[in-house]
Amino acid sequence: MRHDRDPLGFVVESFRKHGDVVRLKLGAETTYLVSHPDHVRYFLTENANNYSKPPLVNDPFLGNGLFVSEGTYWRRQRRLVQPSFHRERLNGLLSGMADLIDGMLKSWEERTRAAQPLDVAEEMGILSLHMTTRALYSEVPDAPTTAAVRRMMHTFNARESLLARVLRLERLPLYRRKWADFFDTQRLMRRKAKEIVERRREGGSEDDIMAMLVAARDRDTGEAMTEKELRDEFMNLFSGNEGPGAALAWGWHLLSLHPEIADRLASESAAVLGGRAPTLEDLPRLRYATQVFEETLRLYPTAWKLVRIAGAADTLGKYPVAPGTVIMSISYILHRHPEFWSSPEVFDPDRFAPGGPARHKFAYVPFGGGQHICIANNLSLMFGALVLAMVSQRFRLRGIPGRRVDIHPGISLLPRGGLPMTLEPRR
Ligand code: HEM
Repeated sequence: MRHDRDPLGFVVESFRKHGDVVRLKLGAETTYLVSHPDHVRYFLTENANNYSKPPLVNDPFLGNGLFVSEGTYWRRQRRLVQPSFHRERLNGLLSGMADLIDGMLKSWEERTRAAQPLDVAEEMGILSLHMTTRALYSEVPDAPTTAAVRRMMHTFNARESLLARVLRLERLPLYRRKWADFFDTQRLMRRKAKEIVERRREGGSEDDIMAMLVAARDRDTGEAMTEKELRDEFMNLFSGNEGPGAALAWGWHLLSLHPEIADRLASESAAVLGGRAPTLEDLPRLRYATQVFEETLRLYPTAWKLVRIAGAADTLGKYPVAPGTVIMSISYILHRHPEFWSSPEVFDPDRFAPGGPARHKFAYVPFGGGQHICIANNLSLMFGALVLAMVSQRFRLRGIPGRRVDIHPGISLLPRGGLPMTLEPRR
């Protein structure tokens, strides 16, 4: 099954051969692969209520939170959680983020002395995990927990294979140990959610997302979230931890292929930061770093597909949609669509410069669009720019000569087998 072996290659080829709307039969399901931004706008915004996310409600790990819910429940939860991600709130997270990045850079300095390549994808994954937990509940997991969560994320990503899912390979002895570890870590994180919810409900001085969620009240009913709702939202937000790290890994890969862009980024950091840690005032001046991150998310949108299920019968453009049809839009294709991007394969952060070329809003959807747009989009953009700026002040990252970097399209789009790179201090 080509789709199973190489899901990204399969959809890219289907688009190339058949164009903007392709009808696929994947197992028993009819799936429309949709690659025209007008169609994407239609199912994400114009008739969004007819297109719901695939059912995952009450997944043992996620419970019923923002990622998986729909309808009235989702709407209420989104209203309650949204204020924790307002811009003023994010500003308060900046110095914590800068501390974490600085800690990583110090450890890199020691490790570069050993001149060993570093798995930069893993480093970014860990940093991104720590940024997320710190924003969520003001803590950074210890080393064994960090390692367990990273193993869990790797297992999660490997599971995306349709065949593995259909055969439920996790039941086989060979896989059992890996999956036992996976479920242990899920339970560990759910215990953490319980502990944090209980502590925040008792009160305290923490000023994190969980403290805000405990204090949030529904504007219509005045009700607070129940303990279960709080635990579920904790798990849903926690599960977003990989996104920024995966994008940053691709950023370093692209920069290693384009030293002139890496140098321009380093010059901006030197001019704006001059070797010190960033402050809030610096953020708008790290414009090029933001552009590099945005352009990276164009070429490698880590959340690479948007999937919806049609409720009632409908038409999408001129195509009839039966109830239950799966609508799948691949951001990787949209972001490289030759009708909507000039030289789409070229890494060019100036596309995102102020006053840069106009574009179709739904030809660029790294954070999705419409009502379900990523709640952490601004937080991720801020973090991405800070990491790029702070790291490039201190290091140049180089790929390993002759080593190919392939894409692993799991839950996130990741460099297959990690991303070993060497670090060279910048003088
Ligand atoms: C570069 C980093 C990230 C990318 C590219 C990304 C991408 C996305 C995308 C594409 C969606 C929409 C999915 C859909 O419509 O089917 C989404 C939703 C979501 N993301 Fe992110 N995300 C990132 C970081 C994060 C982080 C760090 C968190 C948590 C702190 C997070 C939490 C969420 C949640 C809760 C939703 C569901 C929103 C809703 O349906 O109301 N994301 N994300």
